[in-house]
Amino acid sequence: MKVLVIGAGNMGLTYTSSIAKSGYLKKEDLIIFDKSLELRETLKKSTENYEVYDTLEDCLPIADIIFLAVKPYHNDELMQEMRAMMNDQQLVISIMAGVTIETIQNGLGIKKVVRAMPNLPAQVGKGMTSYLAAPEISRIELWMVEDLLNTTGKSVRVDSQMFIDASTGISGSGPAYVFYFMESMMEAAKSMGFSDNDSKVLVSATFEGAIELFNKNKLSPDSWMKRVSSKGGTTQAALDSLIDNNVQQLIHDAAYAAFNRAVELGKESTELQEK
Ligand SMILES: NC(=O)C1=CN([C@@H]2O[C@H](COP(=O)(O)OP(=O)(O)OC[C@H]3O[C@@H](n4cnc5c(N)ncnc54)[C@H](O)[C@@H]3O)[C@@H](O)[C@H]2O)C=CC1
Ligand SMILES: O=C(O)[C@@H]1CCC=N1
Repeated sequence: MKVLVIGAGNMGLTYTSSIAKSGYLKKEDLIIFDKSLELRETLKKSTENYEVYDTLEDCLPIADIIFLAVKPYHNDELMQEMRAMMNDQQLVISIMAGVTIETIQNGLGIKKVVRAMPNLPAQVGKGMTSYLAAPEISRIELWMVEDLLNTTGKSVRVDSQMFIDASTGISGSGPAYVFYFMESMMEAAKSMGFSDNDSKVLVSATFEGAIELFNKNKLSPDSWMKRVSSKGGTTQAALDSLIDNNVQQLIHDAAYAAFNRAVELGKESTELQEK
């Protein structure tokens, strides 16, 4: 079985590297295509020794499973290039935000499409991926897809594309919200007089410790908050400030903004195809 990754950026390379490390495929069965000549040359020289192809014509017809890892706005042009070379046994896994299974099926003239939404921690094997497969995909094919997705971390199968868009707003874009929170805490630490490095260590260790506690048992975040807080103490002062400023609602709105944007991206790509 040959797996082709189209688009060797952040996510495409993450999959390539995770699949390579997993030993799931023979080296020559994991192949890459990116339209950037510069990137292809860099990849060819890298110590990873990836199988990089210069043209779609050379790699697409020999691929059994194809990852689409380009930006949603590059998808239409890419699918037009791919369409004539596709056969109906090929299985496509798209990780593009918003772009629907139907858009890909229509664009490529095939039925076997999986839509997945991973996230960036996949780079360190701690990814969270939601996915949905078209009904034309067999159980055995689904197992292979799950194996490939799980090389980057955990996955959850959802039963409608709405949940792929929704998980884009939670886990797909979510790492950026966490980084935003970290940056805000680091800024506060620096304004209190800590050095850049100390600010980083204070914040990073706090996140790491809190996550480890949270994963330790079934206690809710609220229960953990209560364990940190003393009545009339410092944590309560901070939590009161967060509550007064409605930060929970702001985070809720941010997640919905990403969810809604995913839905919009899907509509934009369908409209582009219909033109
Ligand atoms: N970055 C993230 O955290 C996440 C990204 N995604 C999705 O993954 C997809 C890729 O995102 P990134 O890896 O961040 O983008 P990126 O910009 O790092 O990589 C995209 C790559 O696609 C290549 N490309 C563009 N058009 C092409 C074509 N016609 N043929 C071959 N290669 C082409 C570009 O040269 C580039 O190397 C997006 O659709 C995004 O929605 C999904 C979950 C998380
Ligand atoms: O920002 C984006 O559109 C992509 C999808 C999820 C994370 N990054």
